[in-house]
Amino acid sequence: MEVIITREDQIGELVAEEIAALIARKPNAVLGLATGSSPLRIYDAVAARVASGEFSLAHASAFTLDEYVGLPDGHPCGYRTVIEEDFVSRVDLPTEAVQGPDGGSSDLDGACASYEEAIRKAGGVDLQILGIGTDGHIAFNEPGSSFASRTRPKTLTAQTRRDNARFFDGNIDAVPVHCLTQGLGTIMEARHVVLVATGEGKAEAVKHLVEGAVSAFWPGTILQHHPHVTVFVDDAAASKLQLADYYRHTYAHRHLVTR
Ligand SMILES: N[C@@H]1[C@@H](O)[C@H](O)[C@@H](COP(=O)(O)O)O[C@@H]1O
Repeated sequence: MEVIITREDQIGELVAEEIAALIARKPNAVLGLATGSSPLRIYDAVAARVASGEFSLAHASAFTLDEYVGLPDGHPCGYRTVIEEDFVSRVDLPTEAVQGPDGGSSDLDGACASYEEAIRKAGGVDLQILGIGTDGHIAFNEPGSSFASRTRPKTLTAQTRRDNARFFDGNIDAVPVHCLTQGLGTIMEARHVVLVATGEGKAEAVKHLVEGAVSAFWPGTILQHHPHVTVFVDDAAASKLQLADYYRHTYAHRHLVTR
């Protein structure tokens, strides 16, 4: 796991560079997209580079991580709508090349199985963007999620519903109780995982993610077992890391080492 502590406004550019390098060697790359506020600067930076002609996502495809269950089609908080507005509509990635789990299906288990199959058929995810919840969840894999889990229906914790109420005009009762989410086992198959966390509210989750014991209680800790993870954090999110100075030093001398 590589930990990069940098200014929040740098993170978007650094991840956009990773994406540009991926597209240069594989124009039909498969991206894993995350919703939430953490990836927004990445999407801004990628949109600017695509607009300037630096690279194109016309041959790429993408899978989203998760979706609420029970929101009507086109609901502004539905992750399909959010990802379309925050990212897809701003780049040349064709809308039909972006898939998400179908939280409106009458057969939720079947929808999850087809989603797994679609990811498999696409050859798996090349670069997965992730945020992290204050309780350490990744996608919607809440504390206690099995490390072997695949895409499935889950129940959201009260804390996640409270955190996400800000997208529902502050009304926690409007936040669905259930969701569909890629499992931890699914996410672990992405070839490169890029996790972004900023702000003091994420410091505890980041401490567990990077330096804590691997535990289903802090689901993101499974990433310690992944061979290629890059964690981008700002000073506030890094404030509880015991080896923060070491990560800064390593990053400053990155050009001298091979991973
Ligand atoms: N399902 C999403 C996660 O994918 C996201 O990482 C998390 C953090 O969101 P934010 O980046 O807005 O803090 O929120 C939601 O629960």
